[in-house]
Amino acid sequence: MNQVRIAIAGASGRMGRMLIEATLKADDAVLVAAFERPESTFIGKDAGDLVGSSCGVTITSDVAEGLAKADCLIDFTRPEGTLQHLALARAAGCGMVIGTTGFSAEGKAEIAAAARDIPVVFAPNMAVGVNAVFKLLDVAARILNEDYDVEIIEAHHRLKVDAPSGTALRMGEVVAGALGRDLESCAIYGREGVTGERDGQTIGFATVRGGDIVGDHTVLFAGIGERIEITHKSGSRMPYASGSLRAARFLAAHKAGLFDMQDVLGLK
Ligand SMILES: NC(=O)C1=CN([C@@H]2O[C@H](COP(=O)(O)OP(=O)(O)OC[C@H]3O[C@@H](n4cnc5c(N)ncnc54)[C@H](OP(=O)(O)O)[C@@H]3O)[C@@H](O)[C@H]2O)C=CC1
Ligand SMILES: O=C(O)C1=N[C@H](C(=O)O)C[C@H](O)C1
Repeated sequence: MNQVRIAIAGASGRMGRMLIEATLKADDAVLVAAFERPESTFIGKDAGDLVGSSCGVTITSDVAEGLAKADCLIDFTRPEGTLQHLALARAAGCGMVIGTTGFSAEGKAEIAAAARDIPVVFAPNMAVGVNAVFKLLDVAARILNEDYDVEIIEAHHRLKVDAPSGTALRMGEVVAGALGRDLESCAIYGREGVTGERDGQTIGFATVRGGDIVGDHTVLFAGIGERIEITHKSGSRMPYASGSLRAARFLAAHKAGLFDMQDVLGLK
């Protein structure tokens, strides 16, 4: 069996550790490199020690050298880090799975440009369940159409730095697309003061941050006399890591191109 050679950026982060654990457990993937910033206290440590089982891969900040050994870089860091890694992956001809959220339009354009040369899976949520929900939302929005007000509510842990979550924004894009609207012009990000009555064409977002909530998302379709709520709740980060490995295996069959988890799961 050909094992996919995996490099992981942000190795000591919440997702980095989960990805190390998932990779070390997988039969068809092998961890070949793990990256942190030069100033990180984890540089020089064994990546496996982060999850309680040494594996002989030393955490380094030399991304270019590490990528020379890898088929795929899995990156869950911050937009600025991901874009630096993307340039190095492009130079090395290494595929990339990008889970980082919070990109500007320019950042997304850089990812699309790099994907002309290398294969990239870029998705705000790698969990199979969430990707099933994206499909359910498309169906629900088409059936309910214009008669229901759409509100998207998300909750995450206190350490999350971007809002709304990438997943909530994608949910908004799916619903807006199904209703023939443009999310950029119909989104309302929070309300305060005398807001006036609700405009039926808008899609509202509400963000909750607290404690160790892994990630909850609800899309509420509020009509007259009834409400439909479609909810996904994450109890662990492992589904994000397993989905990322699935994406890495998918990329092994592609030379270049920009994909998301709907492509990986065959849902398009
Ligand atoms: N698509 C999906 O399925 C999911 C996406 N995410 C997204 O993944 C990202 C990471 O989440 P999470 O693991 O919780 O975050 P953490 O803060 O726990 O980890 C981030 C890691 O990236 C490193 N890092 C931060 N900035 C840079 C940089 N500029 N260059 C290189 N490395 C950097 C951090 O190092 P240091 O400690 O030195 O700062 C840390 O190791 C977020 O954008 C989050 O929204 C999260 C879960 C699922
Ligand atoms: O930061 C997180 O934790 C998560 N981020 C992603 C997002 O912004 O949608 C995915 C998941 O919700 C966890």
